[in-house]
Amino acid sequence: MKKIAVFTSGGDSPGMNACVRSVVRTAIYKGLDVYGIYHGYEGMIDGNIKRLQSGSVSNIVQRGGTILKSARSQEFRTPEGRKKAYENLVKHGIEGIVAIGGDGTFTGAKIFFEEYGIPTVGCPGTIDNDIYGTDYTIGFDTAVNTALEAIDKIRDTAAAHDRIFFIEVMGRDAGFIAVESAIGGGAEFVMVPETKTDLDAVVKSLKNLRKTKTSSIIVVAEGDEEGNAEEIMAKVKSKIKDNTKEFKVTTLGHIQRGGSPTARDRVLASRCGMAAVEGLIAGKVNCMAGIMNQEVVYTPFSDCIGKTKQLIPDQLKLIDILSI
Ligand SMILES: Nc1ncnc2c1ncn2[C@@H]1O[C@H](COP(=O)(O)OP(=O)(O)O)[C@@H](O)[C@H]1O
Ligand SMILES: O=P(O)(O)OC[C@H]1O[C@](O)(COP(=O)(O)O)[C@@H](O)[C@@H]1O
Repeated sequence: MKKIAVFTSGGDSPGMNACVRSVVRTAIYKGLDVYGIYHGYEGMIDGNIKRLQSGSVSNIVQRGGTILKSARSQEFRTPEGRKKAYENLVKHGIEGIVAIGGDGTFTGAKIFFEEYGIPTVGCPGTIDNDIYGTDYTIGFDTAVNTALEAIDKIRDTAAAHDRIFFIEVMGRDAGFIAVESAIGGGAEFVMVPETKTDLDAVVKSLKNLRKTKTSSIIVVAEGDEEGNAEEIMAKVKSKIKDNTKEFKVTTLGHIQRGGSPTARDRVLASRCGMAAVEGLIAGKVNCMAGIMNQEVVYTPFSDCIGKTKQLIPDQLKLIDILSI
């Protein structure tokens, strides 16, 4: 293998740049030519592909977002789009790809490999942490720390005004950000898509808590089956029938996806990037380079996509116990 390419795709996440830097420098160190594909699969289809040098990734290890840009490409979901992408890769002589993204990105890469045989090794780039085959995904730690900083600030107001705050964090299908920010932020409750939210039990506990506490924080993952934080707040408010309390909602939104990556994310991203290039050179295909128990693990895309990463049960119990 002489020429490889790297791209970022799906939602951007803090640490993607550190991963790109690691892929580029590892490839050069190993004697490979390396290309950047801009705007994810969209750039593969449009031929937005440029040679990268070591200097191309200078001064980015600390930066959020992604210098390669990201996109969600509808065209790559079609056979015609993937054909154009293949032709562009052939034009540049690219023999292997590092795809930094989430399960959607890996689904696309798997289909592409089955159709055209260009090997891809993935790196887990999403703040949601919902990828099987790695203990943590690139960007998760930063997102949790950003959410925590916000929760700490909201807590000041909640306490000063004796309010009940519903704080919505990201997580369309997964509650990892919600659970860790609820533990770190000292929340009374967490609501996540993985477990059934019992609003009657929440109302009962809120009434009980009133004996010992004057304010409460409830962290809601955006994908909870009872709705978003605004909807859940309305349901709880109508059940609790307490006009003496003020209920407030804060949606943290995209601030969780930006900012300078934490040390953990930079190290994870750099390790995954190096492992992905080494994997490609060693002949690995259709798999993701992740870190489990401190070791590099290559997990087939079919498992990354098909298997569900479970929340840590202890963590949910912890929120319950520590909220008394
Ligand atoms: N079934 C699929 N077939 C082909 N390409 C896909 C498929 N699913 C996802 N992709 C490609 O991967 C991109 C990223 O997926 P998306 O779900 O948006 O983000 P993530 O990779 O973070 O999960 C999509 O915009 C699309 O181009
Ligand atoms: O910015 P967008 O495209 O609306 O995406 C929002 C979504 O991106 C995420 O941050 C990460 O999603 P992906 O894993 O698909 O990248 C989700 O938590 C959130 O629902």
